[in-house]
Amino acid sequence: MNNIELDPSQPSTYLANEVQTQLYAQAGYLDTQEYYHTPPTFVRQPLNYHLYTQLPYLPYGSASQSKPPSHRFFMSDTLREDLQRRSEAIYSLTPRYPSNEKPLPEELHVYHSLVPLEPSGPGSGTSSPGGSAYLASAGGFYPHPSGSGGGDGKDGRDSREQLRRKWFAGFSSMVYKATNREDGSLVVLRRIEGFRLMQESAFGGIEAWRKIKHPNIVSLREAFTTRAFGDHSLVFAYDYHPTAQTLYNLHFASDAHPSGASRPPRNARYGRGGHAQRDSGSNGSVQNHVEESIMWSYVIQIANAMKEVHDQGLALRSLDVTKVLVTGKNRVRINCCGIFDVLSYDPRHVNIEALQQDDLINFGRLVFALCCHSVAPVTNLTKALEVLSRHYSPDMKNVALFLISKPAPGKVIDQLLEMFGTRLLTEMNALQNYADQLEGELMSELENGRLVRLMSKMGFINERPDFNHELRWSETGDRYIISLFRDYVFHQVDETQKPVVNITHVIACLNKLDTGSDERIMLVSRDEQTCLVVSYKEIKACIDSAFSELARPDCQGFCDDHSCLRGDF
Ligand SMILES: Nc1ncnc2c1ncn2[C@@H]1O[C@H](COP(=O)(O)OP(=O)(O)OP(=O)(O)O)[C@@H](O)[C@H]1O
Repeated sequence: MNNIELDPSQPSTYLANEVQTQLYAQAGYLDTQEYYHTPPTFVRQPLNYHLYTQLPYLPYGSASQSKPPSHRFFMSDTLREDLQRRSEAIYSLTPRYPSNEKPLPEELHVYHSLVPLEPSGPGSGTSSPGGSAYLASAGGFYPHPSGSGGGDGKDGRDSREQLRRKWFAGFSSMVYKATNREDGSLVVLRRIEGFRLMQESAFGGIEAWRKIKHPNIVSLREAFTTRAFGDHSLVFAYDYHPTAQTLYNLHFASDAHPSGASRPPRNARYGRGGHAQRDSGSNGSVQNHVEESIMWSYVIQIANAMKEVHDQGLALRSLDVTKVLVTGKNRVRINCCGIFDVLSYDPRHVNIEALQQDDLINFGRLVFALCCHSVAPVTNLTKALEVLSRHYSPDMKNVALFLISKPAPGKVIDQLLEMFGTRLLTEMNALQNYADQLEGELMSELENGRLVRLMSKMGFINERPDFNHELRWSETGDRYIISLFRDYVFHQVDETQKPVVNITHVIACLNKLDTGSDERIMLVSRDEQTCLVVSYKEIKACIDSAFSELARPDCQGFCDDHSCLRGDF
């Protein structure tokens, strides 16, 4: 090393690279002639000598590797956008809707920071009394008593108000996001306004619902009464699923839900296509319908949830396009479970078999609604089946017919599961493919947490104004090497003095640092008066020693679990 002379007229990086190249050339790694012909700003080494993921070599520009190598360290843009939207929803404290409500209580039971998830005020909630609009009929299926509608896709939006009326036995409801003060978790609080609980025993069923943990059911956490809103309200706390939308919002609302919630674009975001297709019906009108593969996914997931609930001796009682939430890739979760058990509590007249039969019929209505793109109740079965058959297979038609058929002793959820046959395998394949896809995305981010820790350590050390009464602590001793290394990683310039902004270089350097590679690099000071040749292993030791000097006295909250004291920060 000593025989290499420094030329002060050359930029430091160039010198560093020149020296480094000579070192590599001496070690037989490089063809120096070729190197001098087109000098790169630094030499990349393959990362195959450490324990972390070795990515397959794919030449940049080939069909299978159309992104620059650094992109392989990050998840895809679509997934990132989706997760960022969720993160934004989690942290947002600003209501998305103008509210004409009185100020919300600052604290409610163990919850605080209430944010409405839907607009408030007349006409926006479930205010009109009227109870359930769906009544039993003596016929072969359950028509709607109003006699209107035929599932032909024309009157879906008009019927939205009718649909609202039946909800929560005529009581208005409001939905808020809130934070649990005890564990910081987010919940959705559904407030049933103006409901006076007459018997405490009405809460008896809540415990059974709390025990149900199912991937297709929004978990109920607790229920309580409150006067914090200035009335008698009943509140149900559920798990919060950021950016969740109802099936209604997703498939029926045009640009906005009647309640004001906006809808994301319908086009394909994931492998199996979007949520709905648009095409021209035979009469030339534009119709929306959910893709058959997505319909099967919905049907199978809802049936799965219903099986769990019925097996526990409960009934959903709330199955409807406005009470099924969709998150991520066609994942559905049944919402509002347990509410009717409290609202319509009557221990003398509870007939769980009848309620479970109602669940199946409500399921049938939901299938017709989605397939025919109409929330209008099915009053003309022939017409509805005709619309359904236009877009869906006979199997889907059979499922819809089975569900909407009148109650019978053999009509149980297990029978529906048998009808699915190999469709279950298709759903399983889709789930496993999606899991593979997500694992692949996760792999690309695997190293990033580790590198952030490393950069945090360097950030704690570099440029620290003073420490332990030492005014130039960060520029002296071992810390000087760390600051030179920081320049080597982040502040290199090329031979024309242009900044080298190459994240692949940063990642390669940090990986070598993290593993303590024996590879040696030349560090040159900014005034080019000092030149040090050190190995990554030595730099790593400097960082560890400087960081433990900072962290050990009392930890000072650099880490949550004192892992910095254990040296694994
Ligand atoms: N558990 C939850 N997690 C996240 N968001 C939720 C949750 N429950 C409801 N939401 C959001 O709150 C909004 C309002 O929910 P709600 O069940 O009242 O739907 P709605 O379509 O407005 O029905 P309704 O006509 O009965 O008011 C939904 O559109 C959904 O975006």
